[in-house]
Amino acid sequence: MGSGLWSIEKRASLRSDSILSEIENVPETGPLSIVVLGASGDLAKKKTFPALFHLYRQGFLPPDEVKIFGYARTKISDDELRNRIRSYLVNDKGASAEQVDDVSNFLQLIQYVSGSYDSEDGFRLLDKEISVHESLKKSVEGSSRRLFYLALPPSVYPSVCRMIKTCCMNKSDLGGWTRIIVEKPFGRDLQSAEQLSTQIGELFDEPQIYRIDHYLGKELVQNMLVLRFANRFFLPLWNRDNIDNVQIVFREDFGTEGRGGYFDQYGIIRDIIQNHLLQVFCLIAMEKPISLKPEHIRDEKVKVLESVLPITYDEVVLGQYEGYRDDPTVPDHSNTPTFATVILRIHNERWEGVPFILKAGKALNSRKAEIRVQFKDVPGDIFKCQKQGRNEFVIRLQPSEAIYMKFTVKKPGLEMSTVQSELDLSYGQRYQGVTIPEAYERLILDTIRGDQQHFVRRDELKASWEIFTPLLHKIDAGEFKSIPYKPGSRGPAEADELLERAGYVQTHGYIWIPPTL
Ligand SMILES: NC(=O)C1=CN([C@@H]2O[C@H](COP(=O)(O)OP(=O)(O)OC[C@H]3O[C@@H](n4cnc5c(N)ncnc54)[C@H](OP(=O)(O)O)[C@@H]3O)[C@@H](O)[C@H]2O)C=CC1
Ligand SMILES: O=C1O[C@H](COP(=O)(O)O)[C@@H](O)[C@H](O)[C@H]1O
Repeated sequence: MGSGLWSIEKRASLRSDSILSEIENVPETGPLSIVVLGASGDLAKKKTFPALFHLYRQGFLPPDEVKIFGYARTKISDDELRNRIRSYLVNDKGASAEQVDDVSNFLQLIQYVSGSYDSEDGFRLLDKEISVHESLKKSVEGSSRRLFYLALPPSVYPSVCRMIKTCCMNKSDLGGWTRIIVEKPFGRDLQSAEQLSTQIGELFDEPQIYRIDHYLGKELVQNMLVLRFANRFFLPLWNRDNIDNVQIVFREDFGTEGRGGYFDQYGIIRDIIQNHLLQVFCLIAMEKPISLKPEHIRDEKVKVLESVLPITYDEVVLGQYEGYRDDPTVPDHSNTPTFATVILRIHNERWEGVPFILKAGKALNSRKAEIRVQFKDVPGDIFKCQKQGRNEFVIRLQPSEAIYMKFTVKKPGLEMSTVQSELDLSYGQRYQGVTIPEAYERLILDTIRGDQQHFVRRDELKASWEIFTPLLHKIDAGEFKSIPYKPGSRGPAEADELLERAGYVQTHGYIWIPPTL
């Protein structure tokens, strides 16, 4: 293998061999049933089944142990479900013969069961089919593992969880397990999230519940703790003495695209900021955990969330792109924000006075998610560096994962002048040949392994809703207006003004030249 060239290894077992894992991962064998509830839906076909396929291809879902069940109300056959999924697994045109074979073999693992979400008949049938699979695999009693993925609207979570608990639990106490993965949005505000947590908590213990936030499965989000706590560089700099402001930005260059009906009930804060960006925020701002044990990490996340001050309304800008209401499923007078900039401030020794600017928008001029840490000016500047711009440490989550530092150097040549340059770790160049796993792929594997590090704990969820609920209620009551912006723009100009007021200094004249491969 040449330098910098890695390859994906096939794994024969589900054991985690990560050096970072502090969980005792005892290799498990025996039948594994993965049930995708809402199998007829958008998430299932676009994300869940493709993630399962990638795990299968890498040897994580051995066919002699695994069966995948799709469950939904729609009356379709096994083959109809398989045909719906097929084109999302590989690109038909570019697929090799091996990939085509893999797709066919994978699809044969899938069985569809139709039933409702609130009556026992369908779930009893599902349980029967799972039991057939388990007995075919000649399992010893109790070794069976049952994973339920709720790719469903949250309105049906309570009844579905009740049905699983009543009809479909792993039948023995001799080992094995039953786990459920629940998707966001987990509630609409503090009260509804707590109510949902209580309903599900009455049925399942916290170690059985995996609240998925797919941003926690992204490569560079998973890298955050390593960057911060395994590098001496950052330890002394990561505080209010050196850092001026932090931006966590999510931009999409398309609108709500057929999901307007769903989106209008939630808006960009509930869709992106309260969950995805806030999880990233935790990893940037939290203190060092005692160890990498999931509970130690999650304890620190809760602490920093609880240190966030109430949001000040003059540090919020909301926007809605023109044309959003043309979607027939969106009410004509909707005020739902499709863009928001919200500043969070942390009341603790490390971060007092440092604005954390969370920004998310749909139908903007680019698709990007990044973290931008901007450092303070150099005191007593003798080079006039401040004209060049400040040091920045940027982590680009997508597209094209990269970590780079913008800093000032002498401009090459005879003159003594300065210029902004960069230390650039572009993954496409540094890790050629590496396929970065999809977020859902990692997180489903974590669930099978029983590792909750990258999942949201109940108290974490509560603390996150506590931060945003007063603002959300104000928006819901029509007391906070969304400013219109042009699709394909940067969003409302007021958001850039807020950024400037918060202390962000834009670098002028710096041009990044992509590394050539
Ligand atoms: N789509 C995406 O990109 C993302 C989705 N999510 C979350 O994942 C979950 C599923 O999303 P998605 O697949 O887009 O949702 P869908 O609207 O596609 O719903 C999934 C399935 O649920 C059933 N369903 C839909 N509406 C209802 C209802 N009102 N009552 C009962 N059953 C219903 C339908 O199956 P049937 O009628 O056959 O039973 C449908 O195929 C949601 O919680 C969503 O917020 C999270 C991140 C991204
Ligand atoms: O959860 C969601 O995320 C997607 C964006 O995910 P990404 O991995 O492509 O960044 C967003 O489009 C969707 O509105 C939201 O529900």
